[in-house]
Amino acid sequence: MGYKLLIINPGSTSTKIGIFDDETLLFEETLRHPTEEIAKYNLIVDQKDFRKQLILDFLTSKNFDIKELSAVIGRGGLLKPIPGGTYATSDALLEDLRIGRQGQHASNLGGLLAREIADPLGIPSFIVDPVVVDELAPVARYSGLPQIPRISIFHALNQKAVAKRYAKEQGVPYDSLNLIVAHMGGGVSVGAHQNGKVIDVNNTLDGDGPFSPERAGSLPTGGLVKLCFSGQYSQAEIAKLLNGKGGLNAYLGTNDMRQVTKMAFEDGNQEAEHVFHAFTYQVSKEIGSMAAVLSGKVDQIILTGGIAYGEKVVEEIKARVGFISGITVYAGEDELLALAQGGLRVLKGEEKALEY
Ligand SMILES: Nc1ncnc2c1ncn2[C@@H]1O[C@H](COP(=O)(O)OP(=O)(O)O)[C@@H](O)[C@H]1O
Ligand SMILES: CCCC(=O)OP(=O)(O)O
Repeated sequence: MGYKLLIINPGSTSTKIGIFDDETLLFEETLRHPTEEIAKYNLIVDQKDFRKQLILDFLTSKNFDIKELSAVIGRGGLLKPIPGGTYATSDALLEDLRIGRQGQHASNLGGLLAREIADPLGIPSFIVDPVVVDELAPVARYSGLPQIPRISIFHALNQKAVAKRYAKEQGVPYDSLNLIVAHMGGGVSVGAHQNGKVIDVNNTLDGDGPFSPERAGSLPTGGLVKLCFSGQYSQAEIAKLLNGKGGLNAYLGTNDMRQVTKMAFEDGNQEAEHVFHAFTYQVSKEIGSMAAVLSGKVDQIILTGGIAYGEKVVEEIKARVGFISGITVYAGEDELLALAQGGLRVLKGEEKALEY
């Protein structure tokens, strides 16, 4: 009999959960949280108890007895910068998730929920490849202002998972390849993977890289400073403009790329068409810059995340960056499986759990 695992992946508007028997998914569910529910809470950590209850109620409704579990694994959040891998949910790690050591994002809840459910059952809990995985080359940390070094916050879990999947499909080790991975979801991250390390990536949460459905991405700094001191916005309002109300939301009032595609190419909305092209232009430009990071030695470009389901998005990006290398599309994400695999590597003794 294999290990029974509860996997928890909290997102800003949903909590995705899965029950695995080793690598076999027994069932999964996306528990959606309406904006009114989420808006009641000031801090991300305040959402922990209601999300926990929803998870437990759902498992009960499936007649799943949590006493069958061998471990609980959650997505890791805004901890201090750390190398990739599977981490035990130590007290120090939980405290940093609780306070949001590098900020507030729903992924902070993954480790907290995992430990709270696992502890009373006397089983271990882990997080895997949190969003703060930091493998940046020293040269990538320079921004141009010593007070503001560049930092690594991105879709580490899915980026690593699809890069390893590509390597496996080629029958070669991940650390023998140079890959560029573009994750296009609520946020967009483009990472340069050199021999198994993400040596450069745009900070997906904090004003760096292409705009995304909800985020503004890199902005002209002069204009941003003027906006901040215009007296029109509080600090919190500016933060919300950049992360939440930015990107597609700001231009078109929707964070749904399917909707934007329809507006642009079926409804004849010219602004939507321009914004659509600007999106694929910016993602392509970021991919091009990562090709320079890898000195042009790129084995493959991988497009992933929900937006990679969009055929027209993929077509436009391919047209711009196809000269660099071959392009593989793994649309969507398989973060639940990636979390399960990270936990299993430790439970089966193939890796040791890292200490935070
Ligand atoms: N078929 C599709 N074509 C274009 N965009 C899509 C398609 N399916 C989903 N998307 C877009 O993917 C985005 C969400 O991506 P996802 O990876 O699920 O995000 P999250 O970061 O919230 O997990 C949304 O903008 C959604 O409209
Ligand atoms: C916090 C970095 C990862 C990220 O942006 O996730 P979402 O796209 O799911 O918000």
